[in-house]
Amino acid sequence: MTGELSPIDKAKFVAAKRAADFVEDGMRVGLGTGSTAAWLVRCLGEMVRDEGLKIRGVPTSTRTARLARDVGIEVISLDEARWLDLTIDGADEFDGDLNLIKGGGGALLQEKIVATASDQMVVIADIGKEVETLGAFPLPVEVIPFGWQTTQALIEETLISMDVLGRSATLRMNGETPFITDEGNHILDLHLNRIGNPRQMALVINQMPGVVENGLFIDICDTVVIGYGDGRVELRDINDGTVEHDRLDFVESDNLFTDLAD
Ligand SMILES: O=C(CO)[C@H](O)[C@H](O)COP(=O)(O)O
Repeated sequence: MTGELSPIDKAKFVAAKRAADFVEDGMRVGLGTGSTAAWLVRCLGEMVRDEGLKIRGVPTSTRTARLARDVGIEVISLDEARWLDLTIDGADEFDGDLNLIKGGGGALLQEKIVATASDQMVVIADIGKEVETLGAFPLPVEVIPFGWQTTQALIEETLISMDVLGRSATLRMNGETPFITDEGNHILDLHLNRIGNPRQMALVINQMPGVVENGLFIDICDTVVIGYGDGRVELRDINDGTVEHDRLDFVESDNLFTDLAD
């Protein structure tokens, strides 16, 4: 089964597998959304099953909640947890300051609430997600459905006044109909190419009526665990500036690969 995985999937897997080491008995853990976070949930499920790890997970989407329950993780709501020890999640882009673009999977609102309510946020990503400047990945913005076209026009006008490179905001679709988030909202994807000042951009966007939240995560992520297709892993911590290198063995994880293929 291992041979059928692409190098990117292997990179995502090793990042997730290494990040699972951050999870300790008794922790309340925020569980991210997306394909990399799904690997993490599977790894944690294996640790619950085989090692008796006791954790309570707060999922950031209905998809993740379903997977977490399927693999045997106890799921609680954020209001039950109130505060989390750790959140582990994927990202669409990260820069040298560990600022992020998230929301490619449409779960940015819950992801930001959960990460912000955590003592520590660990991002797991394949090396392809690292960028010098954020913005090549379209920036997701969650907007309420009421008057979304007016909100879109307001965002576009503001981007023009800010003189940013790309200026179009497109409604995310799910086939023929607009994509609907877990909170019943829409997503506008902002095609910016380059976000010179992500902190300012995040503040400006969130001030607009109709906008619920944007996918820029500024000063939220503490550590990034970067996976490579050959099993190498690099850990960077923004707080103490440490960089650590590791390598993971694919063979020991054959069960997980088999599970995913099933
Ligand atoms: O922000 C997210 C979902 O809203 C994901 O973490 C992000 O899109 C990365 O996804 P993947 O791990 O599948 O590449």
